[in-house]
Order: sequence, then structure tokens, then C-alpha cells
Amino acid sequence: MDIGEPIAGTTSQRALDERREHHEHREHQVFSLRGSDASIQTFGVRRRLALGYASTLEDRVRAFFADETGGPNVLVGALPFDTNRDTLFFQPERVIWEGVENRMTGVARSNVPLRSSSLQIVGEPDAAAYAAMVEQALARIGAGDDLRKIVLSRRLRIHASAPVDPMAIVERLACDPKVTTFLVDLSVASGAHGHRLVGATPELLVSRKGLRIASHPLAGSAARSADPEVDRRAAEDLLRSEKDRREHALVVEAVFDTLSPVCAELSAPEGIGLQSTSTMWHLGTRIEGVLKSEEHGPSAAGLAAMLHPTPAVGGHPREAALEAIRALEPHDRGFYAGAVGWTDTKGDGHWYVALRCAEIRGSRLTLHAGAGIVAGSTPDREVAETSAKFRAMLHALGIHEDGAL
Ligand SMILES: C=C(O[C@@H]1C=C(C(=O)O)C=C[C@H]1O)C(=O)O
Repeated sequence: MDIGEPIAGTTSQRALDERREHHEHREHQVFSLRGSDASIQTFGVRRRLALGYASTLEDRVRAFFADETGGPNVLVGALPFDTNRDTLFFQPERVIWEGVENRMTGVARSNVPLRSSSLQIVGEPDAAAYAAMVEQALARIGAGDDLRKIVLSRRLRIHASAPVDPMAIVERLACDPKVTTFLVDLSVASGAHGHRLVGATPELLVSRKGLRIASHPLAGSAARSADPEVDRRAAEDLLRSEKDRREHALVVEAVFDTLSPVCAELSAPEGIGLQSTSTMWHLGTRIEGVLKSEEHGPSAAGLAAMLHPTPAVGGHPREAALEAIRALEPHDRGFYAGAVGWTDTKGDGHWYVALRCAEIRGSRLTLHAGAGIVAGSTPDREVAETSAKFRAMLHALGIHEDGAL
């Protein structure tokens, strides 16, 4: 972030001072979520949320805030993809809330985080092995039981010759105004030096403000093109694709089914539409609702835990799809395809699906990308879709690679 530049909008002197201060202490930033909604950056870890395997996340969050020991009234954190794994939640020492006007977009102010000459990139599984996984998923879907969608992912392992700067990656990802960038200091839990999760997600899992909630599930994707005509056609074809609409509908139905019991009103006023990032087109449906009860309704974190994993990252039906993912994917997803966000004492908060991300450990990065497999999917197209989904992170890293990744 270039703090020497004039800042547009209504930025106060205090906000400027805070930005300068955090710039000077950028190594202490442990969590950030920055997008078109108000953004949050946090510094230091005041207290971690106890893990408590017997109680729900909602109960643990309530108990945390009931036990008043001061500090900011917010918990930030991440849910792993596998709900049996440990969540990472903590109360920060200091919080900076930023309005939308402070969002930095357009020009990458940072140096390219990596030089491709000093890189090793390995697909794990590689593209051919992933295509074979897709074949197996299709066989399971075609087997006659009610399995209809399995989201399969693959990874790129990147080994750089020097440690990468996670903040520089986030700043470059933020050049796309359509995404919400995130950074989570995973060393809070792992203790491993330089262990971070960074990414740029287009998908809102759930937000809550007072009684109002929203979710914007995505499913059904097409790569964008630099050629405007090809790009427009890709979007039109996606909007018309029966296979992608079917894949999308499963996610929307699951979100409605999960949220209906706690809502007095729930609707998708605009129906299915196109959502874009700088590299992808997606089918998206914005869902809006009003909770039955503000005080007794679930908090934003509780809602995220109810929804996760949606069929956008798991499949349908949920348990059968998760079993298939465990059987077919040779790797642990970690926090990829989990959720990142915050929740406060009032229950308000924002949670995003942790997509288009990289787990960083010093000079090693692991990128994940997945695609929904349904009847009508083909291995080649799913390989191409996952390649396209890697592009946002690769570009942020300074890698312009369209080859056989
Ligand atoms: C699984 C990913 O993305 C999800 C899967 C999509 C799809 O299958 O079309 C679209 C958006 C996301 O919900 C990913 O980016 O890795």
C-alpha cells in the first residue's frame, strides 16, 4: 500500500494515521478481509477461542463474549474444509475497520512477489491424474444412487528460491475490484514461522447485520478471455448451459434449505445471474433473508457453520459427496474451500468461502482449485476450469503461465 498518495473519499486524519501505523507494523497483521463491503484488518492476538469439541461454534462464540474480559468486540478466523478439523478463531488486540473508499484497486503497487526463473511448480495431483479422478467421480455419479455432484480439487505446489511476502500477494490480488481478499496468519495455531493463508474470493458464504442476512453462492464457471468477443460468448454460453444451471441449482437449494428454518423471510430477488472476476465467469444467485429472532438467531459465525460446506465446494448430497472427496482426493484441503470471516458481540459479521487461495510456508506455496463434477462434466473441461481458477493467484505471483499446469 502506498501511504504517500492522496487517498480519495472521506478518509479522516485518524484513518490515515492508522494506515501509516499499520504500514510500519505490517508484519504484525494477523488477519484481514477486504472487499466491496466494509473491510477489517486486525493486529495481534489477544485471546484464542477454545476448541471445545463437544459444543457448537455458535455456543463457543456466545460463551466467549459472555465471559467479558475486555478487548475488541470481534472474533476473526477461519473454518477448515473438513468440519472435523480445528477451527482457528481469535480475538485480535487491535482492529481497523475501513470503509469501501479505502479499497485499493487498479494498479499493483507492490513488486512482483516471485520471479518465475527461480520457481519450481508441481501439480499434485498433476493434470492427468486429476482427469482420472474426474472419471471416477463421474462413474460414482452415474452409478444410480442419488449422488449428483462432487467438487474435486487439485493443488499446485510452488517452491520459490526465497520467502514470499504474503502482504505483497494480497495487494496484487486486490487489483481485482470484484473479489474479497483475505490473509490469515496460520502460525497462530501451527506455530510455524511464515505460515499464512492468502487469497481472493468472489463468494460470500453469509453476512449478517441485525436481522438481515445475505448469501451469494456461486457454481458453474467459465474462463474469461482477453478477446472481448470470446469473453462475451463465454458468459452467454455459461448463462445458457443446462449442465451449469443444474450444478448451480443444487447450491442455491442447499442454501435455502439451511437458512429457511431460521428465517422469517428468504428470497433470491434477482434470480440467477453472472458474476465475474478478472479471470472467471460464474453463475451466482444472491439470497437475502430476515432472521426470525435477532437475539436468539444464529450469529454470522453460527450461520457460516450451518451452511459450510455448501455444494459449491462439497457436493450433493453432502455426506455422500464428502465421502467421495475423501476417497478420490489424495490431499488434505486444509483451509482451502473452508471459510474466512469475522463475527461480533451482536452476532453481525461476514464470512466468505476460502477460494483462489494459497497456503504459504516461507518460500513454499500450495495453491488449490476445484470444480463441480455433475453428469455431463468432462475430464478435459474440468482440468481446464481448475487451470483457469489458478490464474488469479498465479498472476498475483507474477507467473503468467497458460501451459499444462
Ligand atoms: C471450488 C472452487 O470454486 C467453486 C466452484 C465453482 C464451480 O464448480 O463452478 C464455482 C465457484 C466456487 O463456488 C475453486 O475456486 O476452487
